[in-house]
Amino acid sequence: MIQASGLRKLYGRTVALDGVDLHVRQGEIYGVLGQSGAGKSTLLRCVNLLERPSEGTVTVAGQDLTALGDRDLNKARQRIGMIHQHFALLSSRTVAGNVAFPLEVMGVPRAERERRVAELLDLVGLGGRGGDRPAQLSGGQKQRVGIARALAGNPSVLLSDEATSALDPATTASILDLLKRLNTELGLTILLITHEMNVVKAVCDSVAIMADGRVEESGTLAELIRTPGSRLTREIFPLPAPAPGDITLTFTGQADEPVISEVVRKFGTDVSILGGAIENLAGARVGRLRVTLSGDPDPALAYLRSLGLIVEVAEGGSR
Ligand SMILES: Nc1ncnc2c1ncn2[C@@H]1O[C@H](COP(=O)(O)OP(=O)(O)OP(=O)(O)O)[C@@H](O)[C@H]1O
Repeated sequence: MIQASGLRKLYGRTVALDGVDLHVRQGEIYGVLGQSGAGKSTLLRCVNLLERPSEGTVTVAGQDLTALGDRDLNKARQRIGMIHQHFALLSSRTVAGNVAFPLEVMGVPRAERERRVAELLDLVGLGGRGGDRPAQLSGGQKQRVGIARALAGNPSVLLSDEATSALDPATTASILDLLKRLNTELGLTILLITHEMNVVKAVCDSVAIMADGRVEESGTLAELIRTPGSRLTREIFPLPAPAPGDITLTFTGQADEPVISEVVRKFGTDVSILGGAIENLAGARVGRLRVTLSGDPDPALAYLRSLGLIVEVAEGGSR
């Protein structure tokens, strides 16, 4: 649905994007994670060409945006919604007036506009609040207005620029639930940028981790979790550096099963647990455990691998 290839963006001597490729599939929630200055906002603004990349191409829904003139670009942008960290609402307009704004720009007749605004406010859980001013709303409600406005043009893609960064944890969770619902019910493809791993863990199907204008790693969460040594896995499950021979087990489908006690029973080995955690990722339970096994661990490790666990043995120990 979104394909960015070889994106570079220079601001004077600053290289904000240094050859970024991004592939977002239709219907997924794709997170771009990175620290301040990594180039996330620049990437997002290049995707709808609010910034023109210095090099590279951006295709959205099969249309090469980098090849379009201003008029066609404005039309293509109506199918790309965007929400912002600080909501970007017009304080002089009512809630309904804010949601109606893009419809006015598109020339939608008044009666249809009013019908559509009411429908959009219902969709985001703000039915009946159309007459309020933004100042009368909480942060979470303001973001709901931002989302309703972004959906006015029936976009196939929603871009989210740190949409939950200004919100408290409970409100963040409710906005992420709403985005997930819109993704499922409307088939909306969502590209979101964030510096919070919790956002990625809660809703993303795929992720790109950015640093210094580059994508360090990308893929579905399931793929990256199963990739030994991935940065995503290390950041979600921080464990101290292993000693030679320490074993790290990553459970994907098996987090609820008693595999450790099974290993103890079957192989008569003692298991010492050095650290670990279980997380819910994209709806599945994933666990990571650092252990040592007594005696020759190889038969037990082969058994764990046969169950589908990812087994990593630190250098210097048995394989
Ligand atoms: N309009 C601009 N003019 C000059 N330099 C810019 C501009 N926008 C971004 N930069 C620079 O490009 C680099 C990437 O910035 P960008 O805002 O994309 O990062 P970010 O990951 O979104 O960080 P943050 O979360 O702090 O916004 C930074 O070095 C930044 O100073």
